[in-house]
Amino acid sequence: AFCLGMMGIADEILLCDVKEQKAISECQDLNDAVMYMPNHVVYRVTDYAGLKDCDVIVNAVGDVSLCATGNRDDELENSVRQVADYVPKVMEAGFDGIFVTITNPCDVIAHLIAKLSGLPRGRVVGTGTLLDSSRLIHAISDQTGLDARGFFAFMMGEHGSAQMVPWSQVNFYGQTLEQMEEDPRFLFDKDKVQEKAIKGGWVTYQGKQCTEYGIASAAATLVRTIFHDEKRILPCSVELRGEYGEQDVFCGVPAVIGIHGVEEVLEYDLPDNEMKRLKECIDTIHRNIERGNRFLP
Ligand SMILES: NC(=O)c1ccc[n+]([C@@H]2O[C@H](COP(=O)([O-])OP(=O)(O)OC[C@H]3O[C@@H](n4cnc5c(N)ncnc54)[C@H](O)[C@@H]3O)[C@@H](O)[C@H]2O)c1
Repeated sequence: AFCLGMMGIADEILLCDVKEQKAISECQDLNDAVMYMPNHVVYRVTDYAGLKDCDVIVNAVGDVSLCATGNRDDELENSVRQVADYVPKVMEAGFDGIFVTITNPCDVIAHLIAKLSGLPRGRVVGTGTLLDSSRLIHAISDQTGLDARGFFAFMMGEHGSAQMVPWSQVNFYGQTLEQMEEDPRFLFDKDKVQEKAIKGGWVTYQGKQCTEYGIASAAATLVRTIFHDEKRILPCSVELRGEYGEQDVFCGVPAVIGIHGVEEVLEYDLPDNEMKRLKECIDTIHRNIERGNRFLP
């Protein structure tokens, strides 16, 4: 909510939390910052029904302390129960916008919201590997000493420990890593860089028991991309319907994002070893969807 205001993305932001006082207190704190935001923003507290006219709902319900174990899947039961409780209420009230969801396990919850809401394909999108991709590009930039904006790179698969880097697609201003291998800055240990991207969240979590700036910036960017109909390609958790030979699953892959939400899913021609790894990630998500179904009322 802070990023949406500070980045000038939204002018009316409604806060809804099962802990009413928390919403009231956050609302006060956010309103105290409006004076210093680029545009006038109205922050208000609402109930579930009050969300019905939103263009976008950013779903962030959960209990982040449950993943203190170092495994986002430990949030599965609670996240499924909370989402299953409130999404029908929002839909009954008449919500007809787009869900952007961050709640972990992200791909499983995006899949669940799509099922529960019955919204058309594309109107539910998870941040998925958007945050992890930022971690990856930062790690590559750190390794090579070159500015992050020169790299094209992204994470694919589960927003979790099974995610992977499709190294065949990574390039530095159009030059593949193979073409750059004469340059010692590009001879880095790929496994280590991938590990940094996967484990970055835990470094943050360790000292503050949550992650905030990265995910908030990623989710707000996703909302801005929708509001401005940017048709920007972002790696995020989208429904696969035949892409990568998969059905009935959400997974982090690059997709075109615009005013209708997910407007196109990009299918990369991956080499066999990367496709195999992606399939393993997707199998993990399928298994977690099955596990999650057990907690549905
Ligand atoms: N996808 C990502 O990259 C990413 C990054 C960071 C955090 N997360 C996830 O986002 C979620 C939120 O993280 P956080 O740090 O804000 O957690 P948090 O525990 O600090 O806050 C969660 C909030 O959700 C509220 N809530 C729970 N159930 C609710 C319900 N049914 N209706 C309304 N509100 C409800 C709680 O009262 C609480 O205020 C967690 O699942 C976390 O793992 C995902």
